[in-house]
Amino acid sequence: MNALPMVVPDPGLPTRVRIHEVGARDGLQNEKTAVPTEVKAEFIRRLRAAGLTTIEATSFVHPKWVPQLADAEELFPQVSDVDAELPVLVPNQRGLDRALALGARRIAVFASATESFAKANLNRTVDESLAVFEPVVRQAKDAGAHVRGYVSMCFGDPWEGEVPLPQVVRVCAALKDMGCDELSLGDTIGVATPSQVRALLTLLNEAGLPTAELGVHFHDTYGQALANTYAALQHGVTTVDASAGGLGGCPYAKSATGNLATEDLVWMLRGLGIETGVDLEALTATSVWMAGHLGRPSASRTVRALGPTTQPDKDQ
Ligand SMILES: CC(C)(COP(=O)([O-])OP(=O)([O-])OC[C@H]1O[C@@H](n2cnc3c(N)ncnc32)[C@H](O)[C@@H]1OP(=O)([O-])[O-])[C@@H](O)C(=O)NCCC(=O)NCCSC(=O)C[C@@](C)(O)CC(=O)[O-]
Repeated sequence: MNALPMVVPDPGLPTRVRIHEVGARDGLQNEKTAVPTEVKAEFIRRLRAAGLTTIEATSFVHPKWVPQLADAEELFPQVSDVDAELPVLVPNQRGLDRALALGARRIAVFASATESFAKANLNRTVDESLAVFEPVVRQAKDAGAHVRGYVSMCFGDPWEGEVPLPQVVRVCAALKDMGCDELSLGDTIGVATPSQVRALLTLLNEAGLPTAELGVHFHDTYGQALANTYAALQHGVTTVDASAGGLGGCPYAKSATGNLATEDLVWMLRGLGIETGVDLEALTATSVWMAGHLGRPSASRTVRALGPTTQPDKDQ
């Protein structure tokens, strides 16, 4: 076990960050092999035991579109006793009905800043998908649910290249106007750099979206996820999405690689003296355990540094 980072608080940064853990959803939706439902449930329990309190559980999407999460109906009841917020993704009315029927109380709709990804991911134009979300968000709110609105491709898009920031602001404002409680700004293919992050956050504030309602969701394709997170923290963001072990990607965006690894995030935040409530050793052990089930080592640098050097096996 390596030495822990020296804690040197930065007075310009928040004192606490809420980690929105996406490993069980964003992480596992992209795995080639289907992970058994019981393993997913155990993964969620271990994440909670490691101190995570917001753990995205699954998606109520069309099972043919994301077969890896086709067991949502089986999984959700197995984890609904876990003492954590358990958001689930819903793409439309059918998804919301399925989620509410099982007692889900945190819903996430997912929009795109670009037409190409809206079509690839939701089979709709941007405006058509927003029209689908409007009654979904209203009904979820009427049912007492908390609603998150994801916006994908906030910085770059594999088909359209660099994304004009006003285009992102328009979609964010539409989701906010519908009643979303928080937004998550997705760098789906991991191309953003810190100055772009700062520019988008500033534009969103100018458009009337407060930083307190904005979360960030970085993929680490070009190794920028931590730098981008740091820029967001400097802007006052306190909700950061991350995926245990750096699992992840999007099946409908081929150049999307893994998410920012939760362990790498916790290592940086711990060194900055920022509270997360996460036990890094327990989380690392969880990712090593999951890597054993997936049959390959974790992508997280921190897991590799702190975890066993040999390939994990399933009995760990
Ligand atoms: C939205 C659809 C369904 C449109 O897909 P579609 O084919 O246009 O669906 P439709 O509305 O035409 O309906 C066709 C059939 O599907 C059924 N159906 C319709 N909806 C559902 C549902 N919810 N659950 C179960 N069944 C459903 C519906 O009932 C109907 O059945 P039929 O009448 O023919 O028997 C499809 O495109 C879809 O499921 N897309 C999901 C894609 C996805 O999950 N992508 C990954 C998540 S996004 C992401 O990872 C990015 C993020 C969030 O992490 C942030 C970032 O990094 O940027």
